Amino acid sequence: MRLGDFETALLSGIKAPSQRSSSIFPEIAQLWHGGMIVARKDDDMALVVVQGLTKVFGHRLHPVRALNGLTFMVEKGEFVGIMGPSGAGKTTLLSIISTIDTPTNGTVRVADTDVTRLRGGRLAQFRREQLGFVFQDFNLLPGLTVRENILMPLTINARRVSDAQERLTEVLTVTGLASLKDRYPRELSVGQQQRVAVARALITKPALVCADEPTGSLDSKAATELLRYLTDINRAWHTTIMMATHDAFTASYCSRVIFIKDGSLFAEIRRSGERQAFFDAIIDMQATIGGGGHWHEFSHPD
Ligand SMILES: Nc1ncnc2c1ncn2[C@@H]1O[C@H](COP(=O)(O)OP(=O)(O)OP(=O)(O)O)[C@@H](O)[C@H]1O
Repeated sequence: MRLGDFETALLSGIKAPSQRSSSIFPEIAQLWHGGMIVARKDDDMALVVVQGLTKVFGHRLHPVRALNGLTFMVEKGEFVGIMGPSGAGKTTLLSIISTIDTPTNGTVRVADTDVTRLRGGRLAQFRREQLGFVFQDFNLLPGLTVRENILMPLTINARRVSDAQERLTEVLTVTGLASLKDRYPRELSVGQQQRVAVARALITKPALVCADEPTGSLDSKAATELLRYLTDINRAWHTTIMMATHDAFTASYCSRVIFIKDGSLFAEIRRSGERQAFFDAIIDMQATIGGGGHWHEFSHPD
């Protein structure tokens, strides 16, 4: 389903008949066509459904509305960039989707589970099994080797590491780290360290990988390399990736970019052809959205 269709249905205030199923996907997948509500068949493609998401920080006298009724969806296998000026709400959005924070209002469904309602053991289990995280600072454990860092989520999961040998080999290969698996983080370049963080995020076969400024600490060569690995992973494994970034060059590797401003959806651009044309469209949108020069400098795609 296209985001435009999805929004049209929601903005026109159409409420689908209440569903017995716990899934809200069928409800969202109703569209108004010539006075009739028509069920869409492609709702099983939705992996992330964000609906009316609002986050207000701070005291009642001085509230900061970081997210303001944000609504969109991400399909399985998409590589989606989240862009917007500084303070637009990108990190807040990814924090709520990845269950690190909770919303003031609204819902987020990931893999048919309302993550905003999960608590305790079920939340911890969902986080471990369905989500992978990559941050700007790689958060590797310095006393563990590359191999041990990558296997860490399985250790926490109390799963037998021997069962994961095949998966370990796969993630080491797809991130280009096979020959470095016995090194310690201090013996790696920053680009290689970030790839270890990606491999660690992938080891549990998560439904969704959330990356917040993953190229933020990398030079342009290491950033390009990381983005190529992420693109390969997305294509080969159909891993759904949501990536917040300031950088048009980084975003040009995505299949779609969602722009937010002041916590609300501003626009989206879908890549349909060459990356250069997509990059140019992203730059144009950055100029349109403004933001008082808070965008980072960006480099030209190769
Ligand atoms: N814990 C918090 N308490 C109060 N305000 C917060 C908190 N976290 C974020 N904010 C505010 O919410 C708004 C959105 O912040 P957020 O970090 O999500 O934006 P962002 O788009 O990721 O920004 P940047 O690109 O600069 O990282 C900002 O105005 C920010 O100051």
